[in-house]
Amino acid sequence: MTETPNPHIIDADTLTGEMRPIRRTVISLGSNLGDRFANLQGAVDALADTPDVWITGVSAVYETAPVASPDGSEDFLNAVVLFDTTLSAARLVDRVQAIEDAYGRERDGIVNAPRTLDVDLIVVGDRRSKEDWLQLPHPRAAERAFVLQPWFDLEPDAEIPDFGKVADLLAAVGDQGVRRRDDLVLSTPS
Ligand SMILES: Nc1ncnc2c1ncn2[C@@H]1O[C@H](COP(=O)(O)OP(=O)(O)OP(=O)(O)O)[C@@H](O)[C@H]1O
Ligand SMILES: Nc1nc2c(c(=O)[nH]1)N=C(CO)CN2
Repeated sequence: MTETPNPHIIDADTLTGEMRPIRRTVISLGSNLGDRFANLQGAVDALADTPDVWITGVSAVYETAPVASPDGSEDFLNAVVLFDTTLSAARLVDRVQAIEDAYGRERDGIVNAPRTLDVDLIVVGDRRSKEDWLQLPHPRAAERAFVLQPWFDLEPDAEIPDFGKVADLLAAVGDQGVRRRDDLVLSTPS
């Protein structure tokens, strides 16, 4: 059997024993602790350095009020990255957590605590999962302007499987006060 990152997790893809499909993937980046912009840029660079990941789009950066975070939390910088990948969803979870760890992410158990870097998988092709360790599409993305707005800028026709068109979801939730920071532009490594 093909090795998986965690021997207790058998990804559905792993069992096929076939060539993996290329999946269009959308991730959300967020930071509200430390050098927020440097943390987002570091995440983009780390993704670009990941074998079998090909970045196709990096959004504008948005300044966003913390949603459902502890009192006193600072504003976030948020952005969205699109990439194609042949990595399994299990490997992607491991990879994004390793990137968070590399940027000093602490896991203290407090829900939505301030964090140097948060990397969420929003959509991985048409992969669906309702496991605790992997929920796809991300169950809260459809209600978060800090995900929908930067994604809409990149892909006005995008859809979240089972939830609907990003444009319609954004119209429903409103912009929630997210503010585009045109002074902060993430670079895409070539
Ligand atoms: N779509 C997903 N993307 C990233 N992690 C996920 C996903 N679905 C489930 N997880 C699991 O969630 C855990 C990480 O949760 P984390 O504390 O980063 O959540 P959060 O980003 O604070 O909250 P939210 O999920 O509301 O954005 C990991 O254990 C990971 O396995
Ligand atoms: N504005 C904003 N609020 C949040 C964010 C985030 O990235 N941006 N992430 C959260 C948990 O992932 C909870 N709340």
